[in-house]
Amino acid sequence: MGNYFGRDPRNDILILGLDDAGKTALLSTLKLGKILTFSGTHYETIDVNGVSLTCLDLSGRNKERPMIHLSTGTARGFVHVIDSTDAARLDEALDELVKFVLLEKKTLGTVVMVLANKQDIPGALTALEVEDALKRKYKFSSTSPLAHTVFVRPCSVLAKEGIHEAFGEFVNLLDLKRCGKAKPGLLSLVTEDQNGGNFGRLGVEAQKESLALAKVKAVLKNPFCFRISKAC
Ligand SMILES: Nc1nc2c(ncn2[C@@H]2O[C@H](COP(=O)(O)OP(=O)(O)OP(=O)(O)O)[C@@H](O)[C@H]2O)c(=O)[nH]1
Ligand SMILES: [Mg+2]
Repeated sequence: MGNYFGRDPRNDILILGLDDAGKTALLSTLKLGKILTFSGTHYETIDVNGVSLTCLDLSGRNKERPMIHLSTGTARGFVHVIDSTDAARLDEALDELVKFVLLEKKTLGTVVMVLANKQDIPGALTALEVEDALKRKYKFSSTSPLAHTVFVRPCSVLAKEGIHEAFGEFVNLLDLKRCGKAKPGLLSLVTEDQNGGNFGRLGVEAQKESLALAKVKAVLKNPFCFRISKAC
C-alpha cells in the first residue's frame, strides 16, 4: 500500500460522504474493478486517463471524522459520495459537504465532485434532485476566482455506470483549475435544452433498463460543456 505521508501530494483527492454511501466500493472498483467494502480509512493511487490521483477514503463513521480537518488542507479535489436511496439523510450528507469543504477556507480553489450513487436502485433520488438540494443549502458564487468548482453526477458503483465518465470529467476540471481556467461555482446539470430537468425522452432500448440507470445514461449523453485541451 505504500506510505501515505511519503507520497507526492500534488494530486491528493479526498473521498467523503456518510457511512454506507459507497466510498470504499467506489475506490476499490476504480482500482481493482470489483467492490470491496470496509469501514476504515485507507488510500489508493488510481490512474484516470493517464493522470495519477492519490485518493484518501475517509470512513463516514463518527470516530474517523476528525481526520477530515487534518486532510482538507492538501487536497486539490474532493469527491463527495451520496447514497441517493437515503433521502432521510440527504440533508445530513450535504451539511457535511458544506461544513467540511464549501465553508472551509483552505479548500478554496479546489474541484468538488458530488456523486449521486446507487442509481441502480429504483426510487433513488436523481442527480438533479441532489443538485437542487445542494443549491438550497449553499449559495454558489461564479464571480470569485478562488471559489470551488462544483458539479454533481449520477452513478452506480455496483453497475459500474457513470464512474469512469465522472472521474474523466473530474481530472479535466482539475487540469483546468490548475491553469486557472475552470469556471468557479456550480456547473449545473441542467443545460438550456434540458430545462426543468427532463431526462425523460429515452429510446426503446433505454426503456428496457431500470429507469434510474437509464437516467444515468441519458445524462451522460448530454454532458454539460467543459471539454478541454490539456495545454494551459
Ligand atoms: N445497490 C448498490 N449498492 C452499492 C453501490 N455502491 C455501494 N453499494 C453498497 O453499499 C454498501 C456500503 O458501501 P461502502 O463502500 O462500504 O460504504 P462507505 O461509504 O465506504 O461506508 P463507510 O466506510 O462506513 O463510511 C455496500 O454494501 C456496497 O456494496 C451502488 O452503486 N449500488
Ligand atoms: Mg468505507
